[in-house]
Amino acid sequence: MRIDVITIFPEYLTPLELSLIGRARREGLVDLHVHDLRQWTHDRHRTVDDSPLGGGAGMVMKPEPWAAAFSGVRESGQAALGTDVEPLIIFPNPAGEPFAQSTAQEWSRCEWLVFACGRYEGIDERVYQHLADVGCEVALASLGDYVLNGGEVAVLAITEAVVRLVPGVVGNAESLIEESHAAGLLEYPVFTRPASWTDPAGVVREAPPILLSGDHGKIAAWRQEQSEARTRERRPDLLAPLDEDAAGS
Ligand SMILES: Nc1cc(-c2ccc3cc[nH]c3c2)n[nH]1
Repeated sequence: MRIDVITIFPEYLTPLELSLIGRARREGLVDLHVHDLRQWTHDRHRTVDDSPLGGGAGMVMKPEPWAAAFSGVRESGQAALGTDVEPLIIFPNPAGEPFAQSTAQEWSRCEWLVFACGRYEGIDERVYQHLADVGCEVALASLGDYVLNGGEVAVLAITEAVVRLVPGVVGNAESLIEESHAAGLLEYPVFTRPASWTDPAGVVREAPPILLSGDHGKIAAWRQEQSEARTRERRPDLLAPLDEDAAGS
């Protein structure tokens, strides 16, 4: 998988050099490139924004640098990939489609993702129109109903959620199956040693004895029951589709 990120704050993306994602890059499972949008400006001040037409607070990102950036990244990406494959262009945007585990699973199968990090009050709408008119595949993704100052934090989260699903990135692929949202449920509670722990308040806390039984069938059943109970309690909305399916079967 190739990933390109276009941003005016490239240093915001340095966490992608760390840990699991960093290792995936070093092992060649992911080819990730971060680009400073200002490299596609030509004035002395390397201007990427201007006042909103029609007035209003803040600044809007100018269309020219973005159009040049997409063109440049497309050219370098296709040269590196050795094909005329087109990327999926993803704009983190509070007005976008909610990003969910199902989105991460879909995008983890893409050959090439290009992330565009907006800032200020957003990007001139004509950039989106231009990309659509030249046939680019574009997605607007929201991390949730809250407002960030730009797209970089969203790209960190989306990239981690997507790349960890790329085969070979997570050592134990089985762990991807049982985690929250992977199967439409919240994951079960986990415990480790000591089986009996006296907490700082002097309370003795025992791990569920079933987990020490060695009966893997019963343990699996207990974990499924815990996932369903936890989902019903905390996220009944996740069960609605599953309940409908069950009712219809
Ligand atoms: N889910 C979510 C996305 C954003 C977001 C994404 C891009 C920009 C650019 C300027 N402000 C932004 C905010 N906030 N919340």
